[in-house]
Amino acid sequence: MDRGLSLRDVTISKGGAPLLSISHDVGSGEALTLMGPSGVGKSTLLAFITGTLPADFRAKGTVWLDGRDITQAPPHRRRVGILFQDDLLFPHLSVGANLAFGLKPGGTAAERSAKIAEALDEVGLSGFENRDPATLSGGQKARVALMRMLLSEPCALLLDEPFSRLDAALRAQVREMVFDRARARQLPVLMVTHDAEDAQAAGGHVVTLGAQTET
Ligand SMILES: Nc1ncnc2c1ncn2[C@@H]1O[C@H](COP(=O)(O)OP(=O)(O)OP(=O)(O)O)[C@@H](O)[C@H]1O
Repeated sequence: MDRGLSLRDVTISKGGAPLLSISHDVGSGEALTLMGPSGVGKSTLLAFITGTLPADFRAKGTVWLDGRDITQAPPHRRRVGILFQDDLLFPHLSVGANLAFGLKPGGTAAERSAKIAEALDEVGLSGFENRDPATLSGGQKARVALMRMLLSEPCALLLDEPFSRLDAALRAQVREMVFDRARARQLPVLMVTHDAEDAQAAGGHVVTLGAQTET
């Protein structure tokens, strides 16, 4: 597969004991949902993909992204974006300065400001550059966190239970926005969740780790 994310014969063990095995392709604009009991290794798999596997673990197999084998690449070269449930904005920085953290280096100050303005506009927050994150609603904060991640121009999006702290109404709204933006960029999405509605909203395949079943 040239485009998208591909996990090939990935096995992860901890202290010599096998934790998980998976082989799966997630094409551009497609989604794969990982479910399964707590402790089965879902977040650990995401850490392997981002290149941040803790030292206690050993992994075999390869990760391909848009035709590149990124298994040995340093984390900042992988072009994998990740959103966590506790993805907080830096409280001491304005919304615009938070977004600037996502931007790749380079470009003039005017170009960087234009990219930030465009990102805010994309999620209905035009003119929010100078706002203090403490004055934003939960949904607005989630939008800024999403755009901070997307400004780094990732080639794949990983989601580690990013909606689980939001109440039901907000959860549906933020979830829709995340999948919408990912589809607009034709990104492959790999989501970890315990929530059946999240899985349904993502569409695509569901892999239940630890249960050897796939739907
Ligand atoms: N940094 C770490 N160092 C050592 N062991 C860890 C580390 N992080 C997690 N573990 C252990 O590795 C195993 C897999 O954890 P992981 O967080 O990947 O599971 P999970 O399936 O994502 O669970 P949950 O659904 O509860 O988030 C667990 O036994 C956990 O205790």
